[in-house]
Amino acid sequence: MTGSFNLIMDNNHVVLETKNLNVFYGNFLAIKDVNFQVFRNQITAIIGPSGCGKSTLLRSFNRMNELVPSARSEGKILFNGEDIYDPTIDPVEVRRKIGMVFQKPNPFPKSIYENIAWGLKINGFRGSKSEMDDLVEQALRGAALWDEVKDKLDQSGLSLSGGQQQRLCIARAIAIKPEVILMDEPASALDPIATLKIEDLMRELKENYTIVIVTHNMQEAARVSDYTAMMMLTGEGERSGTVIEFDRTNIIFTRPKDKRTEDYITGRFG
Ligand SMILES: Nc1ncnc2c1ncn2[C@@H]1O[C@H](COP(=O)(O)OP(=O)(O)OP(=O)(O)O)[C@@H](O)[C@H]1O
Repeated sequence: MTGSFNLIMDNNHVVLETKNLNVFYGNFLAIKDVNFQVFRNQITAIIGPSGCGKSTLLRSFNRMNELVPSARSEGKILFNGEDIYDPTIDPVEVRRKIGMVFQKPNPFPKSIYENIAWGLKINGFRGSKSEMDDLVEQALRGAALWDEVKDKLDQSGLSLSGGQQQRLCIARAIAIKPEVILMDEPASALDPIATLKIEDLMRELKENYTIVIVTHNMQEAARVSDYTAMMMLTGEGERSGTVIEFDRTNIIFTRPKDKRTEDYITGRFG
């Protein structure tokens, strides 16, 4: 069964919603008939075994997938009720409102300051140097990095530790004030302490942003997310993935409805 979830949801505002979403790479149907929702100011985790399409789904939310030449999608993705694949919608604008943080921290080979300022400039910032200084500080504070870097803003972003680099990438993402931040395994390259810092930061960020995170780490999904979408291949011998269950995280982790979800989170499955 593929999923359509009539969640009687908590009066939360739906920010993103997929309707019968299929994504292909060439002729290969990577994700099939995905229906689920992302709620405002909540953290939604996407979990599931390797290759079931978690990153494909995540990258669909801000049209990053179409940068892959063979990728094509069917169905709808609504962002605040508007179809992001409508021909009148500018993908650059979608990516401004729905930012992304990747698995491996990828600061630009520029100063810490410029890592933030650059995104603001290409997004049309025309203010003074002191206004820019304020925005850079705000973004670094927002990513819980300011105190660690305020005395070395002109040093290269690449001189920071892995965890700091990832927070710099989060600062870069929030500087342009997106509504949603997509995170593809943001802590998987980090040690446990840096991971906990990123998780604390996510809890702070959800006051102002909506977060969707792909993670392989069940404990992380359980600790940090409010909702969880469980993805799986659709069946025996099938290579297409779909969301098989979507619910509040505490329900997914304590009383999932689908046996496959239970098997996966208890480690009985891949
Ligand atoms: N650029 C691409 N071209 C062709 N096939 C792709 C491409 N990217 C992903 N796929 C295929 O689509 C399917 C889903 O991949 P995806 O990376 O979305 O899964 P995932 O659940 O995020 O995996 P993992 O947990 O291993 O990162 C896989 O079968 C993968 O081989």
